[in-house]
Amino acid sequence: MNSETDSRLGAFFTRQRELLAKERAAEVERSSLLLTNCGPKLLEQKGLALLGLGVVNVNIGLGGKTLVELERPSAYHTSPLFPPHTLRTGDLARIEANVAATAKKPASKTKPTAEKGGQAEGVVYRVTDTRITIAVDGSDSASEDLDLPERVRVVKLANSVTYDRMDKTIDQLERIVTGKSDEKMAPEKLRLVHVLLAMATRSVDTANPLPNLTFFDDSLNPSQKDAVRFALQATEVACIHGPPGTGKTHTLIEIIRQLTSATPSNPNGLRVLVCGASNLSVDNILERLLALPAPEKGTSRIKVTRIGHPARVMANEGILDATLEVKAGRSDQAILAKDVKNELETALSTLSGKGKGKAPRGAERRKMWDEVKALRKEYRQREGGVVNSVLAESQVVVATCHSAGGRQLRNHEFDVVIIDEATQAMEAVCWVPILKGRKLILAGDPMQLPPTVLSVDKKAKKEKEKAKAAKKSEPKAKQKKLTPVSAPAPAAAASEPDLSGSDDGSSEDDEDEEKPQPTAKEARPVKPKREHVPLLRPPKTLETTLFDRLEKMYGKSVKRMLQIQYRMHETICAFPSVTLYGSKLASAPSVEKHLLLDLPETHTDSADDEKEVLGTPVVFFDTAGCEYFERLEGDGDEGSRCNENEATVVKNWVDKLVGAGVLPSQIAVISPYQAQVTLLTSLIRPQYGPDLEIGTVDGMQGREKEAVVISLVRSNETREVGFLKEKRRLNVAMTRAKRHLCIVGDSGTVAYGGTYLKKWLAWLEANSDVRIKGPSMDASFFTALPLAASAPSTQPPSSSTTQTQMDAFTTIVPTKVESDETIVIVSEDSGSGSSGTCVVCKEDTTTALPPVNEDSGSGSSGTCVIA
Ligand SMILES: Nc1ncnc2c1ncn2[C@@H]1O[C@H](COP(=O)(O)OP(=O)(O)OP(=O)(O)O)[C@@H](O)[C@H]1O
Repeated sequence: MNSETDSRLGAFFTRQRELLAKERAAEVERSSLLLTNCGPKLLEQKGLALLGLGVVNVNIGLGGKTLVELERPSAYHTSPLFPPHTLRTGDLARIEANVAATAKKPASKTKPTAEKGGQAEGVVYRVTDTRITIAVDGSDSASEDLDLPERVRVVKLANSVTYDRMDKTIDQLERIVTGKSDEKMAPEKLRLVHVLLAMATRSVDTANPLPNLTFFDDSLNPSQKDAVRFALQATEVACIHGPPGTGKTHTLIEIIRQLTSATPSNPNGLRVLVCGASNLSVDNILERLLALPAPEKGTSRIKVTRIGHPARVMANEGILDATLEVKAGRSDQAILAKDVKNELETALSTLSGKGKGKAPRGAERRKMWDEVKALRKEYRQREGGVVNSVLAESQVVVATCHSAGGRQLRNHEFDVVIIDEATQAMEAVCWVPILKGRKLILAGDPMQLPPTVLSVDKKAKKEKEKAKAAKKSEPKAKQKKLTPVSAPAPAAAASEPDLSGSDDGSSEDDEDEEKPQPTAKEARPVKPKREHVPLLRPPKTLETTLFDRLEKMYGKSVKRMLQIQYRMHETICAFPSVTLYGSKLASAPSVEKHLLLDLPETHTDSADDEKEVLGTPVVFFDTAGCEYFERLEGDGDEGSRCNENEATVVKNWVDKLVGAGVLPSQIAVISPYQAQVTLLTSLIRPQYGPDLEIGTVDGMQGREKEAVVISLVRSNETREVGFLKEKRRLNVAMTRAKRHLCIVGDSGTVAYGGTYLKKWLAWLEANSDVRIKGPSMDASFFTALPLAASAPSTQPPSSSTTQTQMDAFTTIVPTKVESDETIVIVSEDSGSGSSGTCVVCKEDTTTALPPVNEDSGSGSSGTCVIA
């Protein structure tokens, strides 16, 4: 290793550690702030606690863990259903007495001790709508004595276990690359590490394009087949870029089938570790693997084992049979351990007061705990052998990146590691499984949300924004001077791959959207092609994923993009395709024209409804001028925002959709703001129940629905849009809908939120059915009136997203009309009232306006206040 490589590696590891430490501190701070400052009721409202629970069962799980099952007893609750909460499998949680605490009661920061009793810490093991199971590690003496009171609550805690594992992995990685590791690594494993850290270049593997590859699933489209070939022939690493609905999972399943099938040189096929950022992502793959058709004679089903507990057992009971726990329980050797397990469970039930008779106290209790300890040790020993033999037989092991670092996989190695949703996982956690493999396949979409990072350096961000603004305002000549035409590029930059022609845009947010293209004169002279040397750069934030880093390091050659999407109507797909996927995202013929009216359940009473409700792929309810102002929930800038009036519009549209036969289960309502989600839930859930999903944009990533209604929330006089402007969040929001996308928002605020939002609104104005409303109108409806048409121009809107449209958007409000004046917008179209041109006439605010008749067939009119 030369000294430059040394120092780059050093800087990389130091930065990773710094960022992880900051993130850990931010998570602990947030969690202890909440726990200290919020009463239990508020914690429950924030989704961080479940109150008034009772223990229904105590069992023994894998690793001798005590599984405490909790429910809402009917004595305290009218419904057994939990309220909305954020407790998920793998989260750290505390079970504590459900005493009526005062709001500011400080929470204990230290671990509960056996002496304290009444509480225990553990990991959320399983959650359903009515039951939560916490796995308490019996080896942790602090959580050992389950002397729980009758009424308890579960509180989510800061998860330090994840950070411990990431820190350890970074340490291990550093030892490996600096030759200080005791572990003897196979050369291919070491090579993979070197390639990922730019200590060696990727092997050129395009020489063998696998022309004769026979696909298990021949219905794969050409870009999927290309990605499969690409991943199979890569020697060290391959990235698969899957924009929304493009069959990323479909493609990964084919890759897994190819990898695990027998070849003359490998009669057992390869061993694959399939990981994902979340339990949901890995369960999705597991479910698809289990659903594969029975293989042909002479071949057997892929042997798959899931480590950890699936997040969605309800959807597919078969998933449970694939878990290590169930498999280990069924094996012959497991029978030996079963007696010990039964004995353990009986003792624990007695101790927790769930068994026969009263729970023992004092010396008797201590004696019984000693017995439990001994039994647990014996159980673990017997079980260890069973687990190893189940895993050794498995061709595919499925786990989250984090759980791949657990005790069960300690001595297991794999030929290939696949990480799905790699663009949602921090780089450090990806290294947990990577260190177990010889080859890596990453799948994800850098244009969707990155991993959630709490510790975003606000100061640095502000400085960056300032610098950008200053740069923008600099005279052009000065900017040119900084990058002289004839100056030789610095060595590092010269060796970087050219990403300017990237097929998918930049993964940076927003402001760098519209980079001016250099003119022919300004363009740099063509450089002679040099051999590309990848450089390792320390990440700026934890949002920089391994996928992003590899793309920057190796350019387009490290990835293949899937190009046909099977989800969205072509109108819904158009904007993201053009702006984020280099216009390469095409719609499959099966979905390009599909609309709600094609669903068998839908029906309408009138032709107008058919067109306006079921026959429109994109609707935009523009509340500009309505003074539907947002409200800040909580303290200071950190609070979440909601918008009551906007929520009413959303509810009205949902009513309209359901009235037209769309099933609640086919609809999702999403908003970037948690406070709005809570508000919408209180408004919509009582009528439609949990089938109609209401959630944050972040929570909907990876999901799809026939109809999606987005509430943008932001509406204020200062035109602030906050994190709404992040284009990856917007991309996720606008790509969840299959047949119908409805946006409710205030263009008067939102259109000023950065380039990407501006473009989107201009696009909506030109391509969607825009509905606007005036204060004198019935709040349940907006007039169907294209906003573009409200401009004095009589030109029909064009379909491309251009500056002209943005200009048209800004002329929607005629500049001569003064603030607070009322105008009447009258559609001159004699048809449905939704597609004609219109005139704008200034009117006296005191003049009474005739009621609006939407079904008059003579067009529609309404009033609006100019903000
Ligand atoms: N080649 C294909 N032919 C027909 N349908 C396909 C094909 N590939 C994928 N699909 C369909 O497209 C839909 C999306 O596929 P899949 O869930 O694999 O996509 P994804 O990229 O993993 O989705 P997400 O955007 O949620 O990550 C599924 O209904 C799948 O059946």
